[in-house]
Amino acid sequence: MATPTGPVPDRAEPLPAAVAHIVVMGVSGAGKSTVARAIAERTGALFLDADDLHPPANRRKLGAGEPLTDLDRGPWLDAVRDRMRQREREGARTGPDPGVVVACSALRRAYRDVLRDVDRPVFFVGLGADPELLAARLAARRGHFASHRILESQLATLESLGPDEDGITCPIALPVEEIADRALAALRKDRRR
Ligand SMILES: Nc1ncnc2c1ncn2[C@@H]1O[C@H](COP(=O)(O)OP(=O)(O)O)[C@@H](O)[C@H]1O
Ligand SMILES: O=C(O)[C@H](O)[C@@H](O)[C@H](O)[C@H](O)COP(=O)(O)O
Repeated sequence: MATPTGPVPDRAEPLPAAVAHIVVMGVSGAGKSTVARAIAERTGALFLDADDLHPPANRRKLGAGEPLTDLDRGPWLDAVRDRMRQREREGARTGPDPGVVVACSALRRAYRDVLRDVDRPVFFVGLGADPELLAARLAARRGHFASHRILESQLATLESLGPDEDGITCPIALPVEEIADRALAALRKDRRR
């Protein structure tokens, strides 16, 4: 579930008021949750792991290594978008807030269109696809409900960020803090344009 990242640390790097949401996207094992959490800690934004909003049927499928269909994904993506909208409403009541940093695979452009249907700009941080590194990370990952067997279908489904989509794509071999640095620098540049 969405978890406030706690008091804004001294080194917080608040985002411009007009920027609210960041979605860290990519295939299973790319580092979405790890990178999104790091960005949220640095900006004081709310961290939301889209994996926490899957209904039990989706979790069962992913656990069995069965890829989700568009029908499975529809209500889940709506729930993620609704959580972003809820945050906007909360922000309107309590004053400016730094939005949400979401970890969500958002593999296809059509899925990203659902997440863009909110009141604030959405900046995507794409994590690149490096099949060998991904397989190694998933083999080492413990305690996650999704099976490593979904990787192949995820790679086949992935539509990388288009040039007309707001965002940046980073290589996943970089250290987490370096990816966060690049993402935040690109976001600030983007908002100044
Ligand atoms: N940039 C990185 N460098 C090294 N290891 C990473 C990096 N990003 C993530 N990891 C590790 O890879 C695994 C998968 O990361 P995770 O955040 O769960 O990916 P995702 O949310 O995309 O499925 C975890 O064990 C995590 O600690
Ligand atoms: O952290 C992970 O391993 C992934 O995020 C994984 O849980 C899965 O990819 C999606 O949540 C399912 O949705 P998609 O099939 O649309 O990626």
